[in-house]
Amino acid sequence: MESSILAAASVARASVPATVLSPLFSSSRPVVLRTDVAGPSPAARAVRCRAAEGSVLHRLDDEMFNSSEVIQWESGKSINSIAAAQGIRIRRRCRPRYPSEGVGADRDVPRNVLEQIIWDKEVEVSQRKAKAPLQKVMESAERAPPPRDFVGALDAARRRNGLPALIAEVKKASPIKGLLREHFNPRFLAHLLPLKMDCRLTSSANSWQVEIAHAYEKNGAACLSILTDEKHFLGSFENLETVRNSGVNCPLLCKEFVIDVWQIYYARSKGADAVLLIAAVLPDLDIKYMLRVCRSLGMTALVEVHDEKELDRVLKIDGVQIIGINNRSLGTFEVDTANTDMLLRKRGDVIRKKGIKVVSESGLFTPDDVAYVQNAGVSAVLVGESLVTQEDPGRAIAGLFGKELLH
Ligand SMILES: O=P(O)(O)OC[C@@H](O)[C@@H](O)c1c[nH]c2ccccc12
Repeated sequence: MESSILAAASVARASVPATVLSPLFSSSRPVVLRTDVAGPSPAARAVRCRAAEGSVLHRLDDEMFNSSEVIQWESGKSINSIAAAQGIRIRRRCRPRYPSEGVGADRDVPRNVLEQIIWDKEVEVSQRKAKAPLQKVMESAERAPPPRDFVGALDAARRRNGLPALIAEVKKASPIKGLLREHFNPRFLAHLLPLKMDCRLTSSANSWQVEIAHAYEKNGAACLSILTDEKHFLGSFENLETVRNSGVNCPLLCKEFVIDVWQIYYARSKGADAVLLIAAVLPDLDIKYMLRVCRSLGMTALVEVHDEKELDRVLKIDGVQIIGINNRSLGTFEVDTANTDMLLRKRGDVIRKKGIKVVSESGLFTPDDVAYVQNAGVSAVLVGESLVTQEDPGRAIAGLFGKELLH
């Protein structure tokens, strides 16, 4: 009961014995209380969440759990076996309550890069939470300027250009490719509007990232993606905040490995309008809960899948507005743009019927690549490397699409 949400949750009917179901992965998850009163069906008597005034739960409704998920919890299955039952191969290592606990030295070695990233993220988040408790972060999220309409910006850009909308990524490095760009080249300052230069140049560590953000916007990007993972991608929440405060108008996607709702509130408090939720990492129930949190904050959730199994899981979840098909496996880091085409051939009908928009993510370099995923049926593309590695990342946009984009 470490988190303030848990502390805030109260027993629905104090007079009956209740089983408190512990959260799956996220320690900021609601307590789910199940009364032991006999009823006609498990679903009917299943789950009641009650939240004290002012808690996160108070703002979410309480119908998010279905009985089979509750039964899984109750059966005492470990968090990793629940995830494995959904086809998730990424294991959670530990959930240190205090930073000083660290992680168990006797655990297995990570299976792949993504698992290593998630294990590191668990430690990072617990340390950050110790410094900035959820309640505080929620309060500062409330004070943040209102979120911008991420999906609306994508739709408008697509209509304007007759091409998939661009989510342009500010990406300094990746675990496999290493450093993608060290410095900003001041020569392209000349192309930029002389807006808020003071703000854009004060922080030397991330000023080039702010310049690139402005160049992307000026050259027709609909939205921007800002990597915030420090250890493996050399991003930061500071960058996100600096870009937000620098006069950029595009909605911002916080590109983070979200494992805990704390990160969503934190992203909002730094000015994010959207967050990434990775199906390879998050069990269904976490995705549902996080979607609710995003909705309560007015944010968009871009739910990322890489394979058919993940896509099928996500298509069963209500309320998903936008799915990212990652052409790169976060396990092996291999890229194949045919992944977007393959998954849309298989599930395009269901996706269209549900009115879900699709973003093709990663490995897009040429107008042919863009045309290929456009023909496959995507509404938007998410591009980092092929832009950020060019001398003038803003101008590189016209090269990527084969024409200048309107903005
Ligand atoms: O640099 P690329 O190949 O254009 O890819 C961008 C983006 O799709 C990629 O950075 C990405 C997609 N999903 C992620 C999840 C975490 C970190 C990074 C990513």
